[in-house]
Amino acid sequence: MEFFDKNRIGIILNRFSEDILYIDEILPLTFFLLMGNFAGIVGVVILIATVNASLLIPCILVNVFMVFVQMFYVKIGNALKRLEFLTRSPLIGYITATLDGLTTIRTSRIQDTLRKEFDQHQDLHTSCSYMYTCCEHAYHMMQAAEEIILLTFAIILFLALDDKMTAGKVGLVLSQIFRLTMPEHFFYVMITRFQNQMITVERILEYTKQKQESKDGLVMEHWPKECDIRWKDVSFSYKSDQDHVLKHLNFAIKNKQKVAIVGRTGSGKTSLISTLVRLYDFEGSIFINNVDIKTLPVDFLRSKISVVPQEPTIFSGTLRENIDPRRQHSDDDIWKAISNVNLSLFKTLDEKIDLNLSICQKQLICVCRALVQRNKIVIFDETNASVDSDTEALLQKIITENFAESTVIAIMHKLRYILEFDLVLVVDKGVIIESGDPSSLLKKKNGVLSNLFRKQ
Ligand SMILES: Nc1ncnc2c1ncn2[C@@H]1O[C@H](COP(=O)(O)OP(=O)(O)OP(=O)(O)O)[C@@H](O)[C@H]1O
Repeated sequence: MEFFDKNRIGIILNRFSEDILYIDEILPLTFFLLMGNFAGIVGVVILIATVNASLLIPCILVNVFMVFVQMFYVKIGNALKRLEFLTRSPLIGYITATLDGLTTIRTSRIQDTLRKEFDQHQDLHTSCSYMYTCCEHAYHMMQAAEEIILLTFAIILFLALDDKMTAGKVGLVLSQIFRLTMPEHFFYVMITRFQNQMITVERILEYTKQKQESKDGLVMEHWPKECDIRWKDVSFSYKSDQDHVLKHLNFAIKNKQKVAIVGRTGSGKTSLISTLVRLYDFEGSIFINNVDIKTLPVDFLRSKISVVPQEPTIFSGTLRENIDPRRQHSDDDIWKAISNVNLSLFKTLDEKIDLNLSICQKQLICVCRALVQRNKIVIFDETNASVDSDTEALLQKIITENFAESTVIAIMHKLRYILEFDLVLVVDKGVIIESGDPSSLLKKKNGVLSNLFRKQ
């Protein structure tokens, strides 16, 4: 989960779409062009060398020199281009903000101040842009110098040293020198492009080196027999520099108890549940049926706990794939679960699910998922938050009747059915500030739960 907290979905999608596109299609093409231009340079140099081998020396020297020039040009050119982009954004932002606030500027009579500030932004951008153009021209001058040096050398060689040279061969060498700079230029352009595009490979490789969840631990057969859960001095924060969102929690839930967790938004209810399924590392210990859950493999632990999440997730696929994605249950069990939640929408299990189902219907499919799993620990994370009152009543009936044999933890904001629970935990700022059976908590005069209940 830390990975998803740190990497926004846009960035992840970008890696799996654009970066993969670069690796699959654009990078091979760049490599192909790079090699093509390289072959072009080698071809021209060999052709020149067949006329007079001593021309190889200036060709190689000049090319080595140009490699160094190119190295500087790429670094400086890229940095200047980046600066140009960077200084352009404030300029455009300034224009937009000025246009938006024209009336305020005029009534405050600060046109001159703004003009000066705009000029500063403009000057900065223009100087970067000018520096980039200068850099480009300097590079083109170097290319021209390369041609001139080679031509001078060839002409001196032919005029002063080689009397037997025919006009045709001289013409061939001179024309080929002119043809040398073009593939050279593209070769360097392609090298730069190739280097830039290789960053996509680096970024994808980064994803292969992510910190992995440890899957080590002991798988225990027939575990858990009884589902009593105990939090022992549990503290937790999402980031190392953040205050603890759960603080030294110590409490226990008995086997088959129906527990409601109540509290203001941001009080730490979901975080408390995420410790139970080990979505994050936490301090302290949690025991289920006297086994420290940190000693179990996470997959095994999670397979023993059903979670009906706050936001129902439906996959594009059939009804069967949605309720029983691992194909572990019989058709009868699935139909039984569907009839328990009164979903009369579907005729066969192989019917494709319409992703535009209402939130209520999606929520009921998620409940079906939990029903067929028949786990001994079931968590409802604000499942009743966005459902109508009939569905809310149905969900409550499912908790008390269908999950009678399971330990149920339900996070809830709506307190209409609070009396149906055996235990209520009121959480605030990561600590449990009130706990007990709902009827006695509701009787308390200035109790937190009774106040919340009265307000609702
Ligand atoms: N992924 C996260 N990264 C950093 N902080 C988080 C993250 N998720 C929650 N928090 C913070 O942890 C605290 C507890 O959040 P949590 O979601 O557990 O509260 P909650 O009681 O379940 O709230 P809600 O009722 O709105 O779902 C809040 O201050 C929240 O801002």
